[in-house]
Amino acid sequence: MSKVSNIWVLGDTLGKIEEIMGGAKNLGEKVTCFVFGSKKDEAKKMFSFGADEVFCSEEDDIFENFSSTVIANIENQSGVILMPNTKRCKVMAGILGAKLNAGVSTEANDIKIVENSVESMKMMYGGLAIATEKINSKIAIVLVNSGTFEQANGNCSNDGEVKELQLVKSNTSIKCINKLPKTASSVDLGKAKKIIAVGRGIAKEEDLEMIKELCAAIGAELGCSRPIAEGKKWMEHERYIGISSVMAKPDVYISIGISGQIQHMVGVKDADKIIVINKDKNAPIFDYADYGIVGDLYKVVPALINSLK
Ligand SMILES: Cc1cc2nc3c(=O)[nH]c(=O)nc-3n(C[C@H](O)[C@H](O)[C@H](O)COP(=O)(O)OP(=O)(O)OC[C@H]3O[C@@H](n4cnc5c(N)ncnc54)[C@H](O)[C@@H]3O)c2cc1C
Repeated sequence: MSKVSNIWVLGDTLGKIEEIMGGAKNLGEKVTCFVFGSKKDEAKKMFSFGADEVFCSEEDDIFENFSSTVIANIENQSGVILMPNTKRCKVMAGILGAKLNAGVSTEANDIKIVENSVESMKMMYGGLAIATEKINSKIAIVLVNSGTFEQANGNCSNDGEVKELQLVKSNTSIKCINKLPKTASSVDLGKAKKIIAVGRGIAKEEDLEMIKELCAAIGAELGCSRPIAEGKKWMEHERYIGISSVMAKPDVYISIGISGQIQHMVGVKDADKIIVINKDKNAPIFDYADYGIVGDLYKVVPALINSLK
């Protein structure tokens, strides 16, 4: 695959930038990282994730308010801006796209450089088809879904000094007046090795306790299907798996009371082993299963917990 001369990596959290770094090196000759709102010594570890150059501003501001600073550092060059596919990054992408006359592609699950153009692949029709978007502008902006790249291992021998960013004030009317810690769990299912996910087969919220017990017994993170998070609101958004939320790559994925609709299953298509518990032997999820138990979860799960004790 050919490479572009410049890859610029930025994001609204350091963890997400690290993930993007896993793919950045394969796409560009020179990888430059922009870190905002973190300490310089935290930003420095981006060298070990493969950055050739790292810029940092410790200023605590809304992510997209750094847009003019980014523009001042990259305009008149050519290359690709990679960002995680988060809400704040989408706002940033809109501003940068308009001001730099750059093509923007969101929700990418794969990126290729083909004859100096950027090709960004994304799922459409709820995961039934893959669309390829080609960006020909001098600067291309691609927002990458979580789980698209293997996380960089942090063993790169690159080193250097983190450069202080000269801030350029953005002409924005939005100011951050207060920040509160997030009350929801900060789980990152995209990085979990073992996931147990539940669906509408669970009848009551309190029954999640038994699933949590099973998670604790095997050291798995708890996940769910969309109706559990968005409909019933029994779990946070970060815990639902599928095309509209988390794309996971666990070693083991155990699905309990989930039917296996394509929008959910694309989120675990890269799982090494899929284990299914469902009372309906015709549930589509069995088509994806490496191992399956046809049975009532209210009998199977307690039996599993007992046998693990
Ligand atoms: C544009 C779009 C995007 C979407 N994005 C997502 C997404 O990202 N993620 C996602 O998850 N969904 C997504 N959906 C929704 C998706 O299509 C399904 O509706 C959803 O995944 C179904 O959730 P479920 O399997 O939990 O529920 P159901 O389809 O209702 O399945 C419940 C399953 O539980 C089994 N069951 C019931 N009782 C028991 C029991 N006692 N023991 C064992 N098994 C039992 C049933 O046999 C059934 O198979 C999206 C839909 C659209 C249209």
